[in-house]
Amino acid sequence: MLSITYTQDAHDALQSSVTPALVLGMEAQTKTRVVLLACGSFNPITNLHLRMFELARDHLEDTGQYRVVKGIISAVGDAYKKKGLIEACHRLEMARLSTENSDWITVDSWESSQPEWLETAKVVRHHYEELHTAEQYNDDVDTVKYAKKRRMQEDSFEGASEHKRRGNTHLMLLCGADVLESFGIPNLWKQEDIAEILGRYGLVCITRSGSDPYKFIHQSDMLWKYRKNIHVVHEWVTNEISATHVRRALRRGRSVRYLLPDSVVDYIQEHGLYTAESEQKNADVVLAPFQRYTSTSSS
Ligand SMILES: Nc1ncnc2c1ncn2[C@@H]1O[C@H](COP(=O)(O)OP(=O)(O)OP(=O)(O)O)[C@@H](O)[C@H]1O
Ligand SMILES: O=C(O)c1ccc[n+]([C@@H]2O[C@H](COP(=O)([O-])O)[C@@H](O)[C@H]2O)c1
Repeated sequence: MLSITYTQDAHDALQSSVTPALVLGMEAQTKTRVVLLACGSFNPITNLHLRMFELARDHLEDTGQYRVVKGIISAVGDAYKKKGLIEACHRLEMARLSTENSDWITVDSWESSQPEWLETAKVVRHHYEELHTAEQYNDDVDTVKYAKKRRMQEDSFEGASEHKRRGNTHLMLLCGADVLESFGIPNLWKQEDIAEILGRYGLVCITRSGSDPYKFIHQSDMLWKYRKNIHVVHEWVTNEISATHVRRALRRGRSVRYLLPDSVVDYIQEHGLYTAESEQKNADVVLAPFQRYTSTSSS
């Protein structure tokens, strides 16, 4: 009969072969890769918009189940017709400037370059398709800088890249609690879109002071049904920076430094953005999601 003796030598050999890189590679193989997509006006982008990504990544990775590989900022197009919404080209440029130093948060112009306003479900669908096309052709889903860093950790583990080829990356919508609560505003979101976003993709929701996402989920049958796909991230360091507040301060000639990245503050000054006049833009126009209902009912 064959007997195997586990000697001290064998133990030492095993220990020395389990390198930190190997452990990281093995972990990478078992975790679900996630891309976070944040949709909004970003009028202008603030430090809190950027913090949302960091908070969401920490939260998801802390569960031990996910590895967040990329963040995408997608700004609404001009056809959204929100009051005070300045041109998408400026909003995008400010978002680009503010993510220059991030190795994982990117800005995508597809949504804002569409002539019509698009429902968020369509934007999510577009990015999901892009993601899986990239995976099919074995392209890196991660940003170049981030992929390089991660690959250095993973490549020492044979099989990690094979795992990537299997198309395991999930796309989740990232938003603040006000957006989750806006799901309850009559005629704003289509019910089937909410079901698609929550049921097929999933949502990461950052708390904002004055909002109670847990209560909101509890009180809505639709949200309760999909509660397992809603990741609520509690932000303990509450900060009420909002784009509305920033625009108001700018109109009044007040400083907004340290609420926005310096490069964005400089860009606003250089281009003379956010005036009393720009705040009146779309003042008499119905927000695009509501126009959809009025035009349907009149046709
Ligand atoms: N302070 C904040 N805490 C958590 N989430 C935030 C915060 N500010 C913005 N967000 C989230 O960022 C996303 C994009 O925000 P968006 O620019 O559309 O709104 P906003 O900053 O609230 O702007 P506005 O004041 O013009 O309504 C949304 O999901 C919003 O909930
Ligand atoms: O898809 C919808 O029906 C829908 C309805 C209302 C708002 N949204 C999106 O939600 C985001 C909210 O932005 P904001 O600035 O109005 O808070 C923005 O990206 C909109 O396109 C989407």
